[in-house]
Amino acid sequence: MEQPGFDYIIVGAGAAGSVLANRLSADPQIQVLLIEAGSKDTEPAIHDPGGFVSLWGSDLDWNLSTTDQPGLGGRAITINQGKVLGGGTAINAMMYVRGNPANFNEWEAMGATGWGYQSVLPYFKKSENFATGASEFHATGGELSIRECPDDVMRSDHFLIGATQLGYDGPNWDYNGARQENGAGLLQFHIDKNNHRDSSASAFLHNISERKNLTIYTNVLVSNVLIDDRKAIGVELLASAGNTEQVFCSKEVILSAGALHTPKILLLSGIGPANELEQNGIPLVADLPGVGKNLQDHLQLPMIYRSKIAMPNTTLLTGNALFVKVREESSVVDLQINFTPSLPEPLAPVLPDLGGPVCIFLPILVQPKSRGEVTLRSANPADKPVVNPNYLDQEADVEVLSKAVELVRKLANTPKFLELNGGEMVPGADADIEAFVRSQSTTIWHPAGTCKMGTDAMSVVDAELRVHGIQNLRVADASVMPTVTSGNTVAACFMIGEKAAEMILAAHPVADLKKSLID
Ligand SMILES: Cc1cc2nc3c(=O)[nH]c(=O)nc-3n(C[C@H](O)[C@H](O)[C@H](O)COP(=O)(O)OP(=O)(O)OC[C@H]3O[C@@H](n4cnc5c(N)ncnc54)[C@H](O)[C@@H]3O)c2cc1C
Repeated sequence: MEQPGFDYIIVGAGAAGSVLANRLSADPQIQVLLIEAGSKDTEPAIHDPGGFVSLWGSDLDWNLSTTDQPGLGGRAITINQGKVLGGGTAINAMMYVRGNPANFNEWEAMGATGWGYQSVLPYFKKSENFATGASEFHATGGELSIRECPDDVMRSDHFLIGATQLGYDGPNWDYNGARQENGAGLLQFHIDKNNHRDSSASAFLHNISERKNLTIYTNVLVSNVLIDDRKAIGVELLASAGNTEQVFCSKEVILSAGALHTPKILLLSGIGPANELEQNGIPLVADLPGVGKNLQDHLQLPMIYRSKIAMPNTTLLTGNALFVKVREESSVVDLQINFTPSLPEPLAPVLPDLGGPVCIFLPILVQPKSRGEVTLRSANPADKPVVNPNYLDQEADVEVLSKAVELVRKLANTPKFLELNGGEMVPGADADIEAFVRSQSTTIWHPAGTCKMGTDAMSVVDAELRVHGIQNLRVADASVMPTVTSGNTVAACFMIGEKAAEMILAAHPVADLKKSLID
């Protein structure tokens, strides 16, 4: 057998994969290979915080579609996913929301030992360089620049003070601070002090280009993990020219290809539900029924108001947010409402003429009860996965978004917001709310949960992110979340990368690495 050239192979240079590549290669003795299916991040629109909408549907986007969704009135919708160095962090809307402390405590209660809020907080802080300064909840000196809404036009007193008039905390409230419920504040973003997007690549990879022990392949698709006697030994590659190659490692393969592609790679490797593998003619390596299951995603539901105050277009999609729990039975924040006081410039090319100044509320269902799945289209690695999120399958999800419409209307009628409110345009006072919810909800691109951590029969990885029953194979990305966080997902993915790196390094002390080289 060919000799391993690398200690670790990381698949996918997105949020988690880039952090891992940086941390694992910090020791020059450790040889790391990072493999990314997309290209280098040289496209200027990546770095311009307003440029990303122009990248959706481009070569830098996997451009996946869901199956027809009965809960969305039969619609199939596009789920953009980054395919470039930086992954989702190169084409996303850059909002930095860690989630609710109770999300992580719930993970722990579900079997993810060591992932409770107090345990994960240091890993959020480890990456962070917070423009406003260090505190119990924030850190400076990390690689990733985090700052509050950088665009003055986007800051909306009408929204933030309006929320306080409904009894919520605000307007200067930090949802990444002590509490994430019942408050409104400015959104935080992964944007640097020079007003450039800080992607996982710009934060964690560009500044270490001199490291000789980190090799990065771009435009190379990993088709499957090579497994010998239930031990991962490397990966098989499909280069853009169509030729296949194998590359080996001595320590571990780590899959960080995101919640829609990591399960695809596992399935193509023979790890997944036995019946699905058989249907696709893939030899079974490990019967893990949970691979690709438990898919969760957040839905957004735009509500548009006519605005009495003409303002310039905003540079980002949104700048303010309110976090609440609207369903009595929910155990944690189930609704985020973003707000922009004028038309976002990045969306101007794709929106119809709205006939004058508008402001936009964006309710987001952040604790969906509906569960879907990712399955294989075929055994061909070049085929896109079949993505069925089963959106709004559960009535509870329709209830949250219906209550969101009521809450937005209350907020729009607070004394402060009435200064701006020129009348509800969408959905409009006479609308059938359930029909509105089902016909207008769309993804906010936060798929998660498809290789969940835990100990039950449907879990795929243990609390150390090791794939059950296979040695030297871990998953570290949005797939491992047992339940999706109550807010935009990228911050938790950076955290997962940080915690995974520490666990991996602890499992393979460098003295061991030296020994294995001598042996
Ligand atoms: C349009 C959009 C807007 C978003 N807005 C926000 C936001 O404002 N705030 C927020 O918190 N979150 C946002 N998100 C979500 C956030 O970006 C993701 O949750 C996060 O990037 C997921 O991180 P990850 O590490 O799981 O995977 P990703 O960042 O998706 O990275 C996975 C990487 O693996 C690569 N890959 C996949 N398959 C293979 C393969 N077979 N071989 C080699 N490489 C492979 C991909 O090309 C990709 O680079 C948005 C996402 C999108 C797409």
